[in-house]
Amino acid sequence: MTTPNASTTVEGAVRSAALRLTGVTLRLGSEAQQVTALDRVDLAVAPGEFVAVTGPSGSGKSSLLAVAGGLQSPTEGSVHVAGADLTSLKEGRRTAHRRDHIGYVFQHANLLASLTAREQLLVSAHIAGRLDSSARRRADELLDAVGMAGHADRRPHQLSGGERQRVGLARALLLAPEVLLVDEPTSALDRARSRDIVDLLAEQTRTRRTATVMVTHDTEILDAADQVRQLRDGRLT
Ligand SMILES: Nc1ncnc2c1ncn2[C@@H]1O[C@H](COP(=O)(O)OP(=O)(O)OP(=O)(O)O)[C@@H](O)[C@H]1O
Repeated sequence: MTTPNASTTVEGAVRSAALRLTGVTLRLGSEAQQVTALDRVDLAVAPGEFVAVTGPSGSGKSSLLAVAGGLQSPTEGSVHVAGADLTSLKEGRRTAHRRDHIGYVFQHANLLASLTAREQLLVSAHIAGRLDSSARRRADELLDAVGMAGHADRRPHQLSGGERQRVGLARALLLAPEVLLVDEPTSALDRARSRDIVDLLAEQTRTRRTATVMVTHDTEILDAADQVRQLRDGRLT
């Protein structure tokens, strides 16, 4: 008989999670018109694990990313990222922890219009105070990993939607985040490009051991994830 080690038990999986939400409730709005955007949500994501969260409009997907990313404090519950409880950190430390451990990929890539693909990455390293020769080397490696090495000197208007998403993903990975939060990455893309970006996300999650959470309406890309969770009226099942 084999004895399960810590990482194969539920308890071990929770302990080793890079991102862990426990009993997270988020209430929004005024007292008279309160909305429960998240209702006692539990979620644990291990390094190298790709979780997709789907749900109808208004079910709480953006709220989940905002709370997981420390952009919004929950009304109740805790959010652990890379070993620290974001809910117990003061504003300044929370901002630093977020910057050092969490990467974001936005719905429309949010690239700066005047910068080249390479500069989009370098400016992030600069803002984090980490622009040195190794960051420059890593930027080039990442652009290569997402298939954009040949387009490193192009500006956003010279790139397709899918190419912009690739640059957004490379930028999010530059600071080697433990946790990667991805908001509707395929909403502006056609079928082939959607498949392309989600496969790339899955591959990068595994090779770089990030704990990735992607929220999406797009049911055709869910097969790329290790876990698919449903949000309905703020409840995660
Ligand atoms: N600032 C706010 N004040 C009050 N209610 C809010 C606020 N922001 C969001 N809500 C409500 O909280 C619930 C969850 O919203 P959320 O934006 O997280 O949903 P979503 O699943 O991301 O929706 P969509 O897919 O349309 O972007 C909704 O009922 C929404 O109306």
